[in-house]
Amino acid sequence: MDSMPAYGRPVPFTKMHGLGNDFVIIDARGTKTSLSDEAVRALADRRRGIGCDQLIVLRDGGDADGLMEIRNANGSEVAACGNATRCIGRMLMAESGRDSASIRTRAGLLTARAGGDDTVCVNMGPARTDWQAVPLVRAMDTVTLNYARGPLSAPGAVNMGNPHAVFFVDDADAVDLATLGPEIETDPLFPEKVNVSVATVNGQNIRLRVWERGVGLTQACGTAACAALVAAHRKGLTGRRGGVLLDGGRLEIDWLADGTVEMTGPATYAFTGEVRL
Ligand SMILES: N[C@@H](CCC[C@H](N)C(=O)O)C(=O)O
Repeated sequence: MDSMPAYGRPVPFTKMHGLGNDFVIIDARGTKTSLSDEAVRALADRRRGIGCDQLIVLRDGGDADGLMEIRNANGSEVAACGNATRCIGRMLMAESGRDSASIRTRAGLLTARAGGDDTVCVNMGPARTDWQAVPLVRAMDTVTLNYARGPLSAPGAVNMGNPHAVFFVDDADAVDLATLGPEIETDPLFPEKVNVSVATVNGQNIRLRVWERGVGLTQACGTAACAALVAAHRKGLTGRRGGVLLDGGRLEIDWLADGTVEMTGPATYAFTGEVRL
């Protein structure tokens, strides 16, 4: 069983969240700090650690203002996290006093802009829809995957720096996502596993619930919100912009003509503390 390290040097952290999707942020700039999967799991554990959906290690960015290393609660490293990008963007803008920040991730170089109060707008980069980019194990139409699991079928598949399958249903709140999510996440069709969402379209708005790869059910997922709008538009269900209503609140999503996706929503400070690493 993982447990919090009881020794080591004290390292400060900041807890932030985007619509309840929460992050422990460790500022490792100027250090060689690295965290094992076991250490991440211990810190993310809500009973024995600090508790979070993702642990974010902020590193020196080179040509960017900062570099984000993103670790899921299960320790796995991933390339994209929309809600955490807004949080790191807010942190870097507060530091520099500027109203924009550049953030490098494994998925690419992203730009965050201040949107007033606690709101941050991030261009999350291109939505990729080739089956190889999602990725899938075999060629398939990603507008409507030839795939079904229980009551869910024909999802749209999109890569937003990470893989997403979005199932459109009459009532997203009636789906047993706690059971179906982990089954679909680990289906062999998705060689890198997949984030699983259920969506209900209501005019230009989408009600969305998300089972995150490597985490479980979360209050919100920024990249899933981007993927849902893209998948909905490709199916002819919405325009290129709209609101996405997650359990934790609302994000505004705009699939721009250049193929990149803008996401706007809050980035919220929770508390600070120290961990021993
Ligand atoms: N919470 C995130 C997504 C984090 C990564 C995801 N669990 C994955 O494994 O791809 C967001 O806001 O986008």
